Amino acid sequence: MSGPVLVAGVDSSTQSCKVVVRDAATGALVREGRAPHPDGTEVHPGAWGEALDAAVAAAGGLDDVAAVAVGGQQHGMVCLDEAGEVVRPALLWNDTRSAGAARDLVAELGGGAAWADAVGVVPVASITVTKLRWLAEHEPAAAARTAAVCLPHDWLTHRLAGAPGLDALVTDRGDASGTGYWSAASGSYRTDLVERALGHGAVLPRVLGPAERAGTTPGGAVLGPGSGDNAAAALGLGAGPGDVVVSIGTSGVVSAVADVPAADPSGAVAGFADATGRFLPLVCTLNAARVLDATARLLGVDHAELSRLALAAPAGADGLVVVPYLEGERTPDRPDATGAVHGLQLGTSTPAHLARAAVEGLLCGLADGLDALVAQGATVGRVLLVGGGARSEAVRRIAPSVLGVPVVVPEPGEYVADGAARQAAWALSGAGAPPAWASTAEQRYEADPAPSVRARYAGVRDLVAPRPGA
Ligand SMILES: Nc1ncnc2c1ncn2[C@@H]1O[C@H](COP(=O)(O)OP(=O)(O)O)[C@@H](O)[C@H]1O
Ligand SMILES: O=C(CO)[C@@H](O)[C@H](O)COP(=O)(O)O
Repeated sequence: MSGPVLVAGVDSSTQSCKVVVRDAATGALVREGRAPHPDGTEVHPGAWGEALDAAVAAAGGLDDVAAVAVGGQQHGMVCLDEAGEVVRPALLWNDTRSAGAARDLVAELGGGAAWADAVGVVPVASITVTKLRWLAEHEPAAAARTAAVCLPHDWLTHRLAGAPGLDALVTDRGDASGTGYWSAASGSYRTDLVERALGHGAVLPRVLGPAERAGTTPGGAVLGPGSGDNAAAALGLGAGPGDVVVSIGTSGVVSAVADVPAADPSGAVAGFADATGRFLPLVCTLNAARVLDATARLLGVDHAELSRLALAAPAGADGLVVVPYLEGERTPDRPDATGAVHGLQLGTSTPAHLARAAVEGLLCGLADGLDALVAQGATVGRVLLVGGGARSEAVRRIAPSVLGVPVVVPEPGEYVADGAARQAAWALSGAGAPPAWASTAEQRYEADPAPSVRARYAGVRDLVAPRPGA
């Protein structure tokens, strides 16, 4: 008796690799696995390959899987030589060393509006094109050896295909739109911007349509095109127009599925594409779940206790404010900033006040992102809260007051990997739309808006010390 047709989805995210195996027809979870990634903002892609192998093994292998697709952290610069070998470790989305290159590139093209017009994105250090310029300036020999440039998910898809030649590299609209040299609005590469940044041209992955097959694995499984993790999450959640997804992972992300591309000359909103043929205007911060990790470490408690402490303090933490720029910041563009604690008094020097201020600080950054998205025309119907940080009860309960809207928290899950699996099922079926998988249970959180928390944060968010040596 033959069983259900199975598909697999991969989330190769900043901190780990997750694999889900699902029933292609119903979406039912069959099995899953995960493996950690190394720390740091510079990682050899081989480490992602090893983590993928380990996560696949933990998920029971792919031998019985008919199709697989990869969602991955966006923007990372993977440089390959003529032979397809990795030239140097990849610089990740949260590596800020190319901040100066970003400023130079923006000025060279005549400012933010010119970039927003050209590719829908105003480059900051996260965006791939700035990393190419950094490479050309700081490691010219590595830049000269670079024959092809791709992204983390592209490289893993290529590896799953058995690493055929450079000409077989493929990507999708969602991830291509985060490079700074592919325009979601026109659907085409700006190879001149690659040449400007890198000093010469390079092979770039062919951009596939949302359900176009990317080939097969040596074992015969169909490969979906994959996507950036945020586009994959939107697909996994079944987000549609009016839905805003707030993700608290390593990055903090506010994004919305849209029918028209965004082009924000201020650079706050990135004009990305989604994984279904539409668009995904998106705001991203560098500091999200790790702000909770760091605060828990400071207080010597686990996440459950951090959450309990945060909920024990009053809203606004009696004026204590954490500015959470622990990694510098991307939105607003403050690559050289550090975090800060403002408003310390004897009465606010308690673990509960600090826990509350940390949760509120990270949420204030996301609330600013939501405002920016709305200013670009997004409509806010449902706000879906996902990512590792959404497992915190304090985050879930404080989010509606800081964001100023109710939030819906889907059952904790791996929505990026789920989106990739759904895409794999779509590519396998050849249908005009992704399979209609049942949505998961969700919980709704409401609270009175707390504008005073945001006002106090806005008053101090620029009062931060530079990073040493900046
Ligand atoms: N219960 C929790 N409360 C707060 N943070 C959590 C909790 N569980 C996990 N996290 C944090 O979430 C992050 C991982 O989230 P995830 O969305 O998987 O990130 P990424 O996709 O960027 O790798 C880690 O920093 C982890 O410590
Ligand atoms: O840079 C962005 C979006 O532009 C990040 O969202 C990365 O895609 C990493 O995502 P996580 O690992 O935090 O999920």
